[in-house]
Amino acid sequence: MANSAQAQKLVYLVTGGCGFLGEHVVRMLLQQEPRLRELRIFDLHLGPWLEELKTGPVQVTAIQGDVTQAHEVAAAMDGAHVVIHIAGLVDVFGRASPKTIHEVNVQGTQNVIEACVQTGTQFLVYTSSMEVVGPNIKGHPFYRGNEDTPYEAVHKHPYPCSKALAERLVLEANGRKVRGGLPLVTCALRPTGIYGEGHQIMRDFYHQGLRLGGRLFRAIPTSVEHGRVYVGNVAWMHVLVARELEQWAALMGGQVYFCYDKSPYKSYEDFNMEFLGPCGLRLVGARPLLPYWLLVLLATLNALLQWLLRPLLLYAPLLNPYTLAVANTTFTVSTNKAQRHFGYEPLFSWEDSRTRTIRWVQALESSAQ
Ligand SMILES: NC(=O)c1ccc[n+]([C@@H]2O[C@H](COP(=O)([O-])OP(=O)(O)OC[C@H]3O[C@@H](n4cnc5c(N)ncnc54)[C@H](O)[C@@H]3O)[C@@H](O)[C@H]2O)c1
Ligand SMILES: CC(C)CCC[C@@H](C)[C@H]1CC[C@H]2[C@@H]3[C@H](O)C=C4C[C@@H](O)CC[C@]4(C)[C@H]3CC[C@]12C
Repeated sequence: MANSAQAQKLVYLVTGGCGFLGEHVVRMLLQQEPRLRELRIFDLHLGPWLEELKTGPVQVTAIQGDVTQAHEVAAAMDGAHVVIHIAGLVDVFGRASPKTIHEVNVQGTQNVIEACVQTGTQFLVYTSSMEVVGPNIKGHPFYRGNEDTPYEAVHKHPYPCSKALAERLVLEANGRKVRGGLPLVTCALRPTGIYGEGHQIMRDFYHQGLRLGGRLFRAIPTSVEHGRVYVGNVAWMHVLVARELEQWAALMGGQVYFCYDKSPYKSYEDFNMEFLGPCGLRLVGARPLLPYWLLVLLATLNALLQWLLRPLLLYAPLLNPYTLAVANTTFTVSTNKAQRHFGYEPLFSWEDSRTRTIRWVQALESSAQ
């Protein structure tokens, strides 16, 4: 616990605090950061659940705003000690234009950095992504890699390009002088595929399985492993980094950390079945039902249809050449850097993470009836 001198004095700002990860970070901060005086939640779309948080001992301030608007970011940040910058456009399906993805993810991040400098906010935690590293467009496997594993990071897709650029901006900003003359301390967290309560893609797979009579059809070989991490542990890592950044500025400033926990290494589909299976879905096929070349053809066809239909409607299915390549390339992380640098241990065991996620999917089922 904090002593009384440091109790309830800090102001935190969380951008993207109403998204999937953001909501978990907001709730985790309220539970685990006793020094909080005010928590500002900045998002393009504010969630109604914020209202229930406003009755607690911490002042919760909801700010509807856009990270691409520098003046809105600077106004929200004035007087904040720490900013956790989560807001981003997570789009690998072609819903948004490359320009919009760049504006939100890169220009938005630049605006956050400039606002730190302008307002004197000294600590910046950025939610990056494993996609900053890979999988690369050549489909090279990244097997049990860590932050220092050499890997040829070559991107073409707007989302990983934008996350890589934004991460670089954040790391390069470490040490810049903020208002008042103190140095900015920044670091970046790189989650692998996040899962847990609120995960939209899990929800989509669940509903697709229901539509297909309780079945999903295997598309990816079981041998392709995909790194996954529970949202509660990713949130906990953000809270810990934000808490420890001041004390360990020399060690942590300018660093990147993969987000990890004890979730098992499995293929993307087998991993999803850990939750969807107990909710009544079955994954059909011990091996992919369609040959890989046919999946590539279907993915290419989807991309072509998306392009042709764009003037009329938005066609953005889960399968496209990029998502197929990501799902079909091994990318797993094995590291203890966060433990060494700031004492991170997962807050939720694999069993807890699994149970919580299953309960959430089961609740989807009952709410759909
Ligand atoms: N979901 C994953 O598996 C995953 C993995 C690695 C990294 N990440 C990163 O984590 C972050 C959060 O991802 P998520 O899955 O919670 O996504 P999300 O879409 O659920 O949340 C993003 C939030 O940002 C907000 N936002 C978007 N544009 C904004 C803007 N212009 N101004 C202000 N707010 C804006 C959205 O309204 C939303 O609430 C992103 O930066 C993403 O790149 C996600
Ligand atoms: C072949 C298809 C049937 C399967 C399609 C699955 C596909 C939609 C999934 C597979 C892997 C997923 C990505 C991965 O978990 C990691 C990230 C990083 C994060 O920053 C953003 C989301 C993203 C790209 C996931 C998107 C959905 C993917 C591609």
